[in-house]
Amino acid sequence: MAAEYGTVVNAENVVAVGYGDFGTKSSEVRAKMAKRLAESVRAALADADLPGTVERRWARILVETDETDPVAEVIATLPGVVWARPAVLTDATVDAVRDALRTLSTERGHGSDESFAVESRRVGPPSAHPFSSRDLKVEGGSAVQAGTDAPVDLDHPDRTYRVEVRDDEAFVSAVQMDGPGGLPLGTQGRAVVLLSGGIDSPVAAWRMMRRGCSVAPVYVDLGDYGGADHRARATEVATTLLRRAPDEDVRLHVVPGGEVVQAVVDELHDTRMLSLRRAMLAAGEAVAREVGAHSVVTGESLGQKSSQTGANLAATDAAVSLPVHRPLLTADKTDIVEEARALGTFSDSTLPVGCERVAPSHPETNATVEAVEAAEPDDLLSMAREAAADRSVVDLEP
Ligand SMILES: Nc1ncnc2c1ncn2[C@@H]1O[C@H](COP(=O)(O)OP(=O)(O)OP(=O)(O)O)[C@@H](O)[C@H]1O
Repeated sequence: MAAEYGTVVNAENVVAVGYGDFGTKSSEVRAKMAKRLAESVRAALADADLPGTVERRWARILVETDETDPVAEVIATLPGVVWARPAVLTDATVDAVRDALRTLSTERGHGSDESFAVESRRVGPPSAHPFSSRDLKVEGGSAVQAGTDAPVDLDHPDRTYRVEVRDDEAFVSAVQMDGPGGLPLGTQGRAVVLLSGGIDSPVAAWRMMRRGCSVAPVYVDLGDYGGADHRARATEVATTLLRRAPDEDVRLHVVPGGEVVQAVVDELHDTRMLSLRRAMLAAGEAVAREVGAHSVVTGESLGQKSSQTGANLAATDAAVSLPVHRPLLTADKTDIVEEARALGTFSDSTLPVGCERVAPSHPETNATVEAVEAAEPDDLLSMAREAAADRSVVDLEP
């Protein structure tokens, strides 16, 4: 069918990658971030064993490849990517754009009952091209219609074709894969993430990654209160996160926390969970200082558990001097679960381990730092720091 309409002039298969959040920064910072994103793209394609030549051009990253759809899918998982579009690169003429649109609509099986719209963007002074962006929409729309008989719907189209013209080239695409946005990974330093095998902390880790922060995941092995299943789940979610950090050295730091938990259980009651969190933060901070991280991240959210009231979070933070970031502080559980599902880290199996077994029947909900410190064994935080020094570092297989 496609041959009937002629082949696309000078067509090359590409994936065009759009990035957004750093578009407003100075040209120097923008160039640095785009370079970093291009490196991530290159590494992600190598990890996925997909071919592609990556190039930075204008405010885009272009990947020349024969496998446009799988390549775009992989790229759309990376922090900093707003969209990835499989596209044909053709001449910046109305005829070439018409040909490309007609061919794409046929190749992509556009049915006559599917409405569509053509969006267009033309960059450059009016004199640069003998047509306007509106001409591209009108002419492009009629080309799609001629091949498909499909109706135009500019408000709620089933399909959106996109044309972008710059200088003497046009990108024409029929599909867009939305990325997470944010900033390229590695542009915002490194943070330690206290990563349990639960639902929340992987989402918190991802939110930091999405804003460009490299992460060092730390799992505290709870000894008799934990278990192999719990640790395996933490390893699994860390591995899932690592796939979105293709050129980063992400390893799981496993801190042996059995003695710390036992001390908390033996010596404390109402404030147990608070002291356990404080010990975890102290261990996280110790790792952070070793791996050059600027902060410690947790998956806590305000009021989600008794240990997560505003007062209790304040008493927890007093255990460390590095900043503690809680990207989920104001998030609802239903939204966190949805995000975890999209991320691929959600597990609905509940393991009878850890916090459930340590939690007291009447937990403190309105702690003061003084009261928590007074009840806590004097050496608890130093025990946690020593445990951090004894940690093992586990390589993760993507
Ligand atoms: N075994 C662990 N190792 C490392 N960090 C942990 C561990 N258990 C809890 N944390 C950290 O403490 C935070 C609070 O844990 P808690 O179990 O109270 O809450 P949660 O909301 O169920 O979190 P999650 O779903 O991440 O387990 C977690 O989000 C995580 O950052």
